[in-house]
Amino acid sequence: MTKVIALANQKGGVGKTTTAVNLGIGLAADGKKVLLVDADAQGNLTDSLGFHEPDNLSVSLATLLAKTMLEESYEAREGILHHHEGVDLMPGNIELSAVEVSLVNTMSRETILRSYIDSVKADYDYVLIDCMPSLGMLTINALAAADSVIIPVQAHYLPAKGMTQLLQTIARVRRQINPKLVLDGVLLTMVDSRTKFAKDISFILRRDYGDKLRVFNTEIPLSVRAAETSAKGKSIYVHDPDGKAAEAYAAFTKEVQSIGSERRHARQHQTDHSR
Ligand SMILES: Nc1ncnc2c1ncn2[C@@H]1O[C@H](COP(=O)(O)OP(=O)(O)OP(=O)(O)O)[C@@H](O)[C@H]1O
Repeated sequence: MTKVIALANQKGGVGKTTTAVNLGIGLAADGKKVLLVDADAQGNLTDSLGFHEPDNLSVSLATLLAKTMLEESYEAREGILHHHEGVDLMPGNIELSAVEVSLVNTMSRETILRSYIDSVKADYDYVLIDCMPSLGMLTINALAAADSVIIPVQAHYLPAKGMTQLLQTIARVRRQINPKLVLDGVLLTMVDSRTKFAKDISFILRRDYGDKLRVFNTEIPLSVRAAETSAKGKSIYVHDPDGKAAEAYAAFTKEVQSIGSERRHARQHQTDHSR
């Protein structure tokens, strides 16, 4: 069964796109079929995968969301690009801003992205959605389409108020639109091992949000090599295969897959007990 994961945080620059690339390519290296969806009008995910002029693409996510809204048909794999490290990409660009505005007056406005993803997901084990740095309609659509959410948090800043708002939005989407949505957890990114910010932030998250908020065991280190990957259009595994960031993203990829199997076991256990 396909698992759809949204990478969300309304704060910009926290590592959502870098995580989408390296989790996606990590999963592909483990033999999974992966579609990355660029749901951010900045088109950074598209750019990071080497498609450096996202605004010039003739077909992008905006095109297909517009067709979905108008109930127009499209080819099954229309607009899907392929990256040489083994992942597919539904690119995003500036046209998503206009689509986001028109969503407001559309019927089923929260579930247009879900309809699009439902139409393509059968070909994939994982669909990863890179969200906008906002809690606007496109992020709501991503949460409505997802089975789970990963929240990248940059380890230098206290997530404080923003985290509460994000968790409230996730809870609201779960209550009103998508009851199956679960929170996979918080991924600490850009962790500087010379400071103890990451430990402080883990402590504060656990103190303020308790057990309902898992913090992934893996932390992504601050790494100039990781920062360079987007300009190169490569993953960290190719750009700096022996570095700490590649090791961390590979470990994170395993952790994400193990959460999936833990949940399947828990569900199986529940079913066995209710018989
Ligand atoms: N582990 C890391 N160490 C150092 N720099 C990093 C790391 N991960 C990402 N960066 C850099 O930090 C910046 C922000 O990362 P990224 O684009 O992944 O964040 P984002 O949350 O997707 O941003 P936005 O919300 O604007 O889309 C980028 O310049 C990126 O190259």
